Amino acid sequence: MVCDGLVRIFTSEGVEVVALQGLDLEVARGELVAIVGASGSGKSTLLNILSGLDLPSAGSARVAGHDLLTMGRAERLRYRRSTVGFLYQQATANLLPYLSAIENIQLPMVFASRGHREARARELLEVLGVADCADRRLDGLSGGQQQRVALGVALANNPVVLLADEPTGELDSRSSDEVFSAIRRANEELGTTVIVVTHDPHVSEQVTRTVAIRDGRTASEVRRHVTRDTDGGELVISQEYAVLDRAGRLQLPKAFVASLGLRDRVRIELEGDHITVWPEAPRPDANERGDAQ
Ligand SMILES: Nc1ncnc2c1ncn2[C@@H]1O[C@H](COP(=O)(O)OP(=O)(O)OP(=O)(O)O)[C@@H](O)[C@H]1O
Repeated sequence: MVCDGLVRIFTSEGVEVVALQGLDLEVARGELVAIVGASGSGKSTLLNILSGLDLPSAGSARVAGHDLLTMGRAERLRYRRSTVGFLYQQATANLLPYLSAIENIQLPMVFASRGHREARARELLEVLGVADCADRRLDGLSGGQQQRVALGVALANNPVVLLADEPTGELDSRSSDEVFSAIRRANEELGTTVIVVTHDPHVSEQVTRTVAIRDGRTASEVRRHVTRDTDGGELVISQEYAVLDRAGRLQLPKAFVASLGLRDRVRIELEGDHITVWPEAPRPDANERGDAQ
């Protein structure tokens, strides 16, 4: 999945709102990525575009071989039915209350004319840890179980990409863990690429890559990997990266800017294998003070 210079401008009552202003994002097949960002930073706008519901004003977006800007109606319908799955904050958005869990999961397969529906639905319920809920309707399920069945609905047609918008936003921490574990299993066992928008630190701390969006652009990324410490214990290494766009623009993390009181213009210098950044008026002792790099 590649987004390049994605722009989305909304016009409401004559006022233009730039929700995305040149957003670049690449997600490899099989990756699980969390997207974080303040309210209004453009996360839902991005997911709506990726789900094929909304069209960007400029830029390009390709998902699993589909060009989201140029695809016609028939391709868009196929894309929305089979290439992407969507999980909402409210499980009920994916579920019909008068159908059982297993019937709900079979429904998207009916629309896509797929065979072996019951076997596939049972397999999904198993992977998502809710096999015992197969014959229960919505009102017989807990919030976490409802969301896992909703995940089964999103995965029914074996999408390449799962898009999840705050999937644990309405759940207590135990249910939130269960739902996120089910999302991880879908990623690991079914190979589904997952893009999950979240405010939940429980979720963003468990993924190997978290992308932060600020003012409609990807601003920074945190990558995590697990290694062993000298006693053989597990050690999570987390490293923050700023995103460099194709024009060479870099957004410094807010905390770095505030900590050094950077504004308007900074002094930069190439130092062999790294670049140093100083506040505009260099202090005589700047070199000894742990400058931002
Ligand atoms: N249909 C619309 N018409 C006008 N403005 C819109 C529309 N949709 C989004 N916006 C504006 O675009 C900006 C980005 O909104 P978006 O919903 O993508 O942010 P978000 O990061 O998902 O926020 P939240 O975390 O609150 O859901 C906001 O300023 C919002 O007001």
